[in-house]
Amino acid sequence: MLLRQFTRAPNNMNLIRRIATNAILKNQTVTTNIDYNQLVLVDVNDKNGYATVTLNRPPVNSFNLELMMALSRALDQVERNNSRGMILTSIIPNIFSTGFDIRELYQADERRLREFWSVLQDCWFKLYGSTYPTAASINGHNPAAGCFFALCCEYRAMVRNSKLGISGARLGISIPLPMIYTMRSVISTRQTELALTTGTLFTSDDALKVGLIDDIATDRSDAFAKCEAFLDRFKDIPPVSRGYTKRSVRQKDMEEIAANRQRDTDEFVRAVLNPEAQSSFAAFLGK
Ligand SMILES: CCCCC/C=C\C/C=C\C/C=C/C(=O)SCCNC(=O)CCNC(=O)[C@H](O)C(C)(C)COP(=O)(O)OP(=O)(O)OC[C@H]1O[C@@H](n2cnc3c(N)ncnc32)[C@H](O)[C@@H]1OP(=O)(O)O
Repeated sequence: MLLRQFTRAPNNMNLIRRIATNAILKNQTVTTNIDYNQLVLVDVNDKNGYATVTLNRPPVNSFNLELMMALSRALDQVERNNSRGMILTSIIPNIFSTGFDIRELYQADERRLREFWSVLQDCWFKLYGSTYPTAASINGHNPAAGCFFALCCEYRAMVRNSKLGISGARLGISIPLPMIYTMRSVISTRQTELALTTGTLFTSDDALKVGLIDDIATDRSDAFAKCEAFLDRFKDIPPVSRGYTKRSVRQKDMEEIAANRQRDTDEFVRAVLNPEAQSSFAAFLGK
């Protein structure tokens, strides 16, 4: 079934990307012409009830507003379907995601930037606060925002020779609260502080050592199988009480972010529009 979904990978991706890119160049919001179902694929395995949520924005799954919105909708779908568990992964062979699409940040329109961050916060609430079991099958490099979404999950398997981490510090960027809380929920406060203030990108071995990932996989299908095996651990656990306990463990972080949404958004916008950050984006894009 999963295979079917992969072979159904969109032929109209180029068109979607062209519409999005043209509109971004013209500084317009392009949310109406996008086929969100193609940017993030949701497939449910009838046998075990697990949903696979696959990021599908070649060439590198960088997050623009449309991909973020598609992820948000996909998470709604998983919730609505009462899935027994969810595996987050990517369609690209050696890349999970390269984080935010720098074209979304360079010379950004403030209104669109605020919407972008607001949808990211929505995704965080939906994923971090989900009651169903979650796992990330990290099939390749995963710097920055993709790492953040993987850390929202309860389990991570990553293929060898990939890198993972949040490297904002290297670009002179202070890391937003949702990212700090999420990393701190996986590794110690001490290790979170070290990782984020040094902007470390961890090799798979180092990520395993520090606890950012739970297993190293030989390839993408091994990573996926390991995620399924993790979700299987909850097969005989009553889902409602399990979900309630998970929510209780994460409740305090969620309340704090909910109380500070506006401030968090203002800080993000300030960080992105900062001239130093804009110079880094320009350099990245060869402007
Ligand atoms: C940056 C701070 C934002 C400020 C926000 C404030 C607070 C938030 C703080 C932190 C949260 C997270 C922030 C982010 O997510 S920022 C994005 C950071 N990401 C990166 O720095 C990754 C950059 N990419 C890579 O290192 C490599 O692409 C890779 C992952 C190692 C893969 O290498 P590979 O050789 O396989 O591919 P290419 O590098 O050739 O890439 C192919 C193609 O894609 C373009 N591209 C890659 N990444 C991005 C991107 N993030 N945005 C836009 N475009 C991207 C790349 O330029 C190539 O394009 P080309 O036209 O040359 O084919």
